[in-house]
Amino acid sequence: METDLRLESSLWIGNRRYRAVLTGWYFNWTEVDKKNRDKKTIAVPVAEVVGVEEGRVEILLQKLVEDTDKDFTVFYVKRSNSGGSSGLLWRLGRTQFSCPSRVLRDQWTKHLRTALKTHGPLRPHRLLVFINPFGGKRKARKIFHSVVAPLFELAGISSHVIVTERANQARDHLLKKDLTDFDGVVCVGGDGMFSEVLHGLIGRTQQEAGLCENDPTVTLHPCPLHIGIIPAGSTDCVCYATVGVIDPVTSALHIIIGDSQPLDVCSVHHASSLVSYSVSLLGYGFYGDVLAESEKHRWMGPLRYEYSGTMVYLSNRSYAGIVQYLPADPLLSSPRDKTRCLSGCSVCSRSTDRLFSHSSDSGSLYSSQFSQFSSDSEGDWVSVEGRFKCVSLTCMSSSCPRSPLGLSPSAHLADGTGDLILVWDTHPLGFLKFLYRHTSTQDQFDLPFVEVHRVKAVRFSAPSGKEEEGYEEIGGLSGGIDEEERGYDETESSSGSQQHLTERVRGREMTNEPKTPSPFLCGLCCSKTPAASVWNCDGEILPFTEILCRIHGQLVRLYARGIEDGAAVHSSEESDKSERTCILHK
Ligand SMILES: CCCCCCCCCCCCC/C=C/[C@@H](O)[C@H](CO)NC(=O)CCCCCCCCCCCCCCC
Ligand SMILES: Nc1ncnc2c1ncn2[C@@H]1O[C@H](COP(=O)(O)OP(=O)(O)OP(=O)(O)O)[C@@H](O)[C@H]1O
Ligand SMILES: [Ca+2]
Repeated sequence: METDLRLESSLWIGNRRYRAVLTGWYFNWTEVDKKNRDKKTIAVPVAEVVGVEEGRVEILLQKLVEDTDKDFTVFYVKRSNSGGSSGLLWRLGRTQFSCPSRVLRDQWTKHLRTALKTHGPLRPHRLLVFINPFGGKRKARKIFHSVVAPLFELAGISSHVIVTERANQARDHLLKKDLTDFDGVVCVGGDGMFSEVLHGLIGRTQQEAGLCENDPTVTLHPCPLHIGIIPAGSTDCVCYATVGVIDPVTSALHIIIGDSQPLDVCSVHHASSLVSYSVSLLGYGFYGDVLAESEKHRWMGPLRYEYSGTMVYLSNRSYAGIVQYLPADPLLSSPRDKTRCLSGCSVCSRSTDRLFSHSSDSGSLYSSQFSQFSSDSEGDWVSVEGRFKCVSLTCMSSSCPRSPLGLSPSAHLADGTGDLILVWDTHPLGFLKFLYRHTSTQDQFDLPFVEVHRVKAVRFSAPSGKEEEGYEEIGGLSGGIDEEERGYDETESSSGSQQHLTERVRGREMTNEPKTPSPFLCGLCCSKTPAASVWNCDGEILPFTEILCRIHGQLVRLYARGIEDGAAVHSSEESDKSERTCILHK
């Protein structure tokens, strides 16, 4: 009987009788009417049971309302519509059961707990938690102690909590301190806090494996510890793009049940050294300038981005650059294929096999593909040159509340590729259209001055002399060049027609010719503007313009499962229209 988890008996919820069944994978209960007919069934996957307690227990507070010896309470994941966000909100469901005897009650709690151990092998027992008290709206500490800690306690997770006192404390801790007892690391904060944890864990893993992070051709070791994100920042892009909602309870429940979502990471190098890692946005031009401007207005909190975005938009800048990229296999997927990477994504699952099936060979498939990167031959690298409003590289969709489908709506979380978005210099209204489309379902890539490529690696440099040149005059809203002036047609801008060793020059063709300033924006725009922008690397400014980036497939794992498709989950029980726990109507 110890190995057989199946248990079936009559149980009561209030004065209604239920037939409760615990099979290997599900715990379900079916209401039985007076004529012994089955009514509706509620089925909870054992993997989504949060905890089992003796007695009648209240949610969160663990306050015993009644300590009867015939009752037990089951806590589990309950889904509800998020009302606007792309994913589903998770809530803590609770059902109190009464048994005819204490013996049966003990049998139920014992079986349920054994089932939890069997079906939750990745559930964390001990977590290292970093709280940034200054992130976002400065509510991280409160969010953790009032919402997350009680859930962890209920699930029997012990946590070692560190409230940070300085930037990079979490990264340094992960690089140096003993981590042996921990199953995972949780950050309570925004993308910047996540980035610290990411850098600490990747660095620590490579140190222990004796690998050199500076070498872009090295196949890095995946991190053994999972990362959990409790969102409490300004953008929370990584949380939104991997869970689908920004909600501390949902994220805490994903951590508790030990969900596991692999994530691609881009390493950024300059002059044979690692500069940084990025998962969400490596952006030059507009996004670099917005970040640089927003740092001056941190006191505004999350609104600093809207303010700085508007100021940078009005300054109408574009930058000269040379972009080279190594395209990914176009047969596997495309950034224009209108698919979305959702929970259980088949493109990502196939990538797992591709990325890791040869990893035991000394020259793995992935390394050998990437060896083109270091070899003398330029292989399949494509090179383009011109003036850009922005150049962005993202390893995932980078959806966030500002842009619910993200920078690249069809990008994948764990396919070993990134999407390179090139926005050529254009008229300010065209660029506004591009930005505005990020806020809706309209295709931001369906514009003649935008192209998107699925890539494995990217190089960027400013044309010689640009970095040192300092400043050039800029124009206001009347600046930019029209399509005729650019001299290329719309079909050329699609990512489909790739040529071998392509070299193209577009945009303002590297001249320094100043644009005409808008008379009504003179005060704002007639100032000098730098000839080079800066790189925004997941919200940090990089100190170099010339960089080399490589995507490392599935380098880290998050306590998440990707965005759940709301439409694919069964609908509700009459009493709770929003409940999404599997309910099977008879
Ligand atoms: C007309 C409405 C246009 C709305 C355009 C929305 C585009 C939003 C795209 C957001 C992509 C976020 C990617 C994630 C990046 C994170 O790793 C990083 C760290 O948290 N966040 C930022 O760098 C923070 C980057 C924040 C960028 C915000 C840009 C806001 C632009 C506002 C432009 C207004 C123009 C108005 C003209 C009158
Ligand atoms: N105690 C601290 N004092 C000052 N800075 C800190 C502290 N702890 C962490 N930081 C730094 O604060 C930066 C921003 O934090 P965080 O990402 O949590 O919030 P945010 O910037 O508001 O949100 P987002 O990154 O989502 O835009 C991080 O880069 C982190 O390195
Ligand atoms: Ca990817």
